[in-house]
Amino acid sequence: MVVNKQAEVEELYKYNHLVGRVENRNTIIIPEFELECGETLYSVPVAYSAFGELNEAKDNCIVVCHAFSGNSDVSEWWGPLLGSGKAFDTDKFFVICCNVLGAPYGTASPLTLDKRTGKNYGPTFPLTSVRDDVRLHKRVIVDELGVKEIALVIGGSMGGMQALEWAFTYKDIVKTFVPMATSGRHSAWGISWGEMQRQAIYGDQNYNNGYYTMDKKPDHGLSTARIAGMLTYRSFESAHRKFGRKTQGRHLKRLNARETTSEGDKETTTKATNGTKTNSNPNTNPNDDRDAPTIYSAQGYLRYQGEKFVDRYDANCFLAISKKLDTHDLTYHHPKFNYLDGQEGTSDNTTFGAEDDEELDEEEMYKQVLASAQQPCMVVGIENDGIFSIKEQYELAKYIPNAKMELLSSTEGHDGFLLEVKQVSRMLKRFIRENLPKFNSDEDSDSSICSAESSMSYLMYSK
Ligand SMILES: CC(=O)SCCNC(=O)CCNC(=O)[C@H](O)C(C)(C)COP(=O)(O)OP(=O)(O)OC[C@H]1O[C@@H](n2cnc3c(N)ncnc32)[C@H](O)[C@@H]1OP(=O)(O)O
Ligand SMILES: N[C@@H](CCO)C(=O)O
Repeated sequence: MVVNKQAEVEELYKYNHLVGRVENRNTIIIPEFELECGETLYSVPVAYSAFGELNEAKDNCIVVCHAFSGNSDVSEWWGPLLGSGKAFDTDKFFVICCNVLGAPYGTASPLTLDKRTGKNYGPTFPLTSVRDDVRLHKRVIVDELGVKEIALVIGGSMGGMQALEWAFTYKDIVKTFVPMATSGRHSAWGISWGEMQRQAIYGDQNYNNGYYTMDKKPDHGLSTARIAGMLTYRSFESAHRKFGRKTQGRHLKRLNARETTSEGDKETTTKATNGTKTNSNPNTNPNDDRDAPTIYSAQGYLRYQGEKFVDRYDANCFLAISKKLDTHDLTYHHPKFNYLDGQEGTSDNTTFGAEDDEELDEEEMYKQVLASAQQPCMVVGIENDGIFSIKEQYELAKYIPNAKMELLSSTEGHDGFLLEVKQVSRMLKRFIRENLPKFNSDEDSDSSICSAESSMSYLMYSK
């Protein structure tokens, strides 16, 4: 059992200006952890947030996995799903979420102290995979906190990648799983958008190969990266509905109030009326509309989202998470890759249907891997998801033997899994009631869920 000293935790966080943003957080330090890339991390903090109580059998655990820029505090971003009588019913379940490697919210990342150098890792933080996160989180949840069975593992986007990795790596421990708006292997399209976002950071004049200082960060690059991300997280329809061809006005007052300027040759930090924070002297280029008095609302929104993100994220952390997504590929669970050799994981006797010497293409291996998880699964897809295509969701549901497909109806696009909480709640309650009967109580009757569903518009596909 790992025993943390508060002073050691604080020491590891001493260069992390963002970790304090997550209040509801605990930390366990794992002394040593070998990554898939071959590097070993020492004194690895893992931040987690837990709700509800672990029962005597230690089998009432729900693992919730967060998305790209999320943190372990589920109540911050899936609050309506969490609590007494909610989908993640804390009267029945012990709900836990761990922060991923590379994120700035408490688990080891570029902002963590590297004890070998006495500085934070910065750009030297090694490449981590989704699989690394799951193996590390298993150390915390199962080995340290004593959970014996995971009743449900769920997540959207990168959280969905983790949910899949959990289900395929720990088949004996994970009883059911719900991947949402995600993929079993990060697509060429996803990798491409990630590359675009990374290039925005690399191109920032303050980036300095990742060795930037906190008073001169690549904010513009990070903001641009987030703006590009937002375009994949939302949709044509939602932009049209919310902004249309409106010009900025509604937010003028608030943005003006945040404006700070200094004069003369000094560097200026301006949150201008159009929602743009610049780190340069006022521009004189007539083609540069950053300080223009009137811009379109859609522009203002994106600029604001970029600024908001810069306040709560770090560029090296962004790069670490972005590269992590690219590594995701369940195909590597195929025995042909001997992936689990020497690593933690549940070896199983799954028949993969191919002779050892048989030549298999990647598609076939991927399908065979998907076919190897027998646990009940609900794949949740969003039709107009701009980053994780609906086709990928149907593919997961088709080849995972005990999976059903649910469509989340949202005009928002990918972020629908975070925004459409009522629908998500209904789907989850039903899935839990049908697949985890030992946790049912009288209140979970068909009629209570069905009446709540009567106004719901989602389709269901099952094999
Ligand atoms: C520790 C932390 O802080 S982590 C924060 C939690 N985040 C996570 O866990 C990651 C997952 N969450 C997310 O990605 C997001 O929070 C989401 C998807 C759930 C919701 O996104 P939001 O940005 O809150 O919602 P939305 O897209 O509606 O944008 C609303 C904001 O844009 C502003 N806005 C709307 N239109 C405009 C416009 N035309 N011009 C400028 N600003 C605008 C709104 O005033 C609002 O501002 P606020 O965030 O200061 O209240
Ligand atoms: N809005 C989500 C999108 C990624 O799924 C996030 O920032 O984490």
